[in-house]
Amino acid sequence: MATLEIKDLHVQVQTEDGPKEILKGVNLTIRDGETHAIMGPNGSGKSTLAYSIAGHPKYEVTSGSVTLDGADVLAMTVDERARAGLFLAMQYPVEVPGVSVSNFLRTAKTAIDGEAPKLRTWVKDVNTAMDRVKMDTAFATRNVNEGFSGGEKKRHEIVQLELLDPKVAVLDETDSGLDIDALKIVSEGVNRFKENGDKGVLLITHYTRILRYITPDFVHVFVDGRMVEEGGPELAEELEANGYDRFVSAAV
Ligand SMILES: Nc1ncnc2c1ncn2[C@@H]1O[C@H](COP(=O)(O)OP(=O)(O)OP(=O)(O)O)[C@@H](O)[C@H]1O
Repeated sequence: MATLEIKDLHVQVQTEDGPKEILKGVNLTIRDGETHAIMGPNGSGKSTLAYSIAGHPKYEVTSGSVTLDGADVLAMTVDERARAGLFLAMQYPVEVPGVSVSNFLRTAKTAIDGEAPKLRTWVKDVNTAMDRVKMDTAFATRNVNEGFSGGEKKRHEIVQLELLDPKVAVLDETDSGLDIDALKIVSEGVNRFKENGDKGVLLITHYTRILRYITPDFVHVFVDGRMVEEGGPELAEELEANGYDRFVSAAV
């Protein structure tokens, strides 16, 4: 069971001209089994929300709260957030030179579980997870994301999701740059994660395409640092047809 609750979250970043507020009072509750999609114009603060939940030091929370099953997420270090069950698939997964995929996954799993996974089952689990997203197992010996294509990076995120098995997954534009087959493969990975009905998913996306494979329970429109509308999957179709105009003009 997992409930992620975000209340009146305000976040700023430091710029050359001083602090700039990006999140201006975000409210969102994700209960177990729920998938929430966030859609919004470029620069509205969607990735900032994802990074703030994950604890990126660049984003300074000035007020509001984030709790996971009642525990204060904002008081936790990045590691503690991961151990508590939060997972972030980044819009731009970073390269980690000198660290192989296999070492990275094992280290992450060990850190999250508090003990090293049993070697024999672990190798099998990694191979199965890679196989499911049609990633050649040769990737296990390559350095994390180094020279990976955009789509390979996103598949690798899904491998991590499957192996680390968090309570709540925040997926920031996991669909961007995916070809048609890869989009299906990645969506199937997310749906497998959701399968038992006890996981929360926050899906940040620009396109309704992925929402045809991963059905959201709620769609939120995000404009200028806050949620301005909430609806069901039909809201995504409306956005696709009409764009953000009516929300943007209402927000200014
Ligand atoms: N260090 C910084 N200095 C100035 N502005 C910043 C800084 N970091 C973030 N921003 C601004 O914060 C805003 C929100 O950025 P964010 O990446 O969260 O938007 P987004 O909704 O995810 O956009 P996209 O859909 O294009 O990915 C942008 O206008 C961005 O330029």
